Amino acid sequence: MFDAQTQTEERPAVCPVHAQPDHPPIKPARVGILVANLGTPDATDYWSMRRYLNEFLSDKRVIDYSAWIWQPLLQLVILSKRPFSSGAAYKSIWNEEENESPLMTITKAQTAAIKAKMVERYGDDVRVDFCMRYGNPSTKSKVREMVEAGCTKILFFPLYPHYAGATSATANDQFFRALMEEKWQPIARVVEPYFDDPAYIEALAQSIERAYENAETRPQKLVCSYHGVPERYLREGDPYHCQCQKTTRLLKERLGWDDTEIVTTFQSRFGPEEWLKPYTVEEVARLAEEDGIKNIAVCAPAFSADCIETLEEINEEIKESFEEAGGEHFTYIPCLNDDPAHIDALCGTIERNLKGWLA
Ligand SMILES: C=CC1=C(C)c2cc3[nH]c(cc4nc(cc5[nH]c(cc1n2)c(C)c5CCC(=O)O)C(CCC(=O)O)=C4C)c(C)c3C=C
Ligand SMILES: [Fe+2]
Ligand SMILES: [Fe+2]
Repeated sequence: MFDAQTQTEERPAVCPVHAQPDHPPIKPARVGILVANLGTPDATDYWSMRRYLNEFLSDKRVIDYSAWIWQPLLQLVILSKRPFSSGAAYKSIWNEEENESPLMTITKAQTAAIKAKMVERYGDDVRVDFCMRYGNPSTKSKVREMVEAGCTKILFFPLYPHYAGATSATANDQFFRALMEEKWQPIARVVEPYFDDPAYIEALAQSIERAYENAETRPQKLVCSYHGVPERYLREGDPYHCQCQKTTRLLKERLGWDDTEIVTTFQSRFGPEEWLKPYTVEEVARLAEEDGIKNIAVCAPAFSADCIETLEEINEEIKESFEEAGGEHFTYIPCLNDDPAHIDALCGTIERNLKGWLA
């Protein structure tokens, strides 16, 4: 018979080895919620940038060329120059107070907000933390910590609204690699993409409505700029492009707009291949030059947190492209970051994926 008072005396009946002094301690079973983002350099100097870019750009899910061709080009050409230019770009947006990149600061804030809600609901039965696919804190170190803390189940949540091999899949790969090293492997689930979740669309729509209310004059066009991938990835079966198009359509429907008010574009082209089009940097210039549009707003629905690609590329490079082509008013609408409506949407997605794991 089980009796809390005599719990330790009762255990040997189930497992006699328990009573022995070298038996590993048995911790109360908990559920881990591990959110994951892309990763970011530890600092902006050449070697920190090179380490980060090397890990990122050596990932076959990101760049799928044969290593025989790609590695010499990467090590000898790209990594001799890009750490300087990318380092300068990161420097222009660096969070000097915390000495970290904005992506790190925002991921920490999102995790803290998710944790507060989950702990309020489930108490000590859950543990919430974050990890990065590249750099620190590594996925492996966070899986280890969760197992050490007694997590016998882990829900892994790549913080990308849209599935892409280059983002969600590689984050999941890294999670499964980390599980390979655990003697007592936790039961694992991965969260599905949430590009069409009504709560995510609602949070996006509200952020756009707020920006439009605060704009001096109403923007004539909303540019939804998604991170690009090579066009070939779409032909090879990656659904990223279609999921991005659907987010824009749902957003347009929620806002009650017509096709003339909103456009989907893709940014951050890298290398000589064709990437998903239209390219944001060219489309904003075309809107100004050919369509005579003077006032645009740009949002970035594929990014759950502001980062180099939004704060520097959109709000500096793409803005410049628009203004040089004759554009006058450029409004950047920040990512959802730790906006309460976003945190609610993320927690809703977590709850759906936790079904059956917590009472
Ligand atoms: C070279 C190929 C790249 C592919 C394919 C790619 C896909 C992709 N990336 C994101 C999200 C982010 N990317 C970020 C930075 C970044 N991306 C690439 C290259 C590819 N991305 C590079 C080289 C960099 C580093 C910056 C630079 O040197 O230009 C970031 C920001 C990280 C930060 O620290 O701020 C995010 C986020 C998505 C969503 C995606 C495909 C769907
Ligand atoms: Fe990227
Ligand atoms: Fe498509």
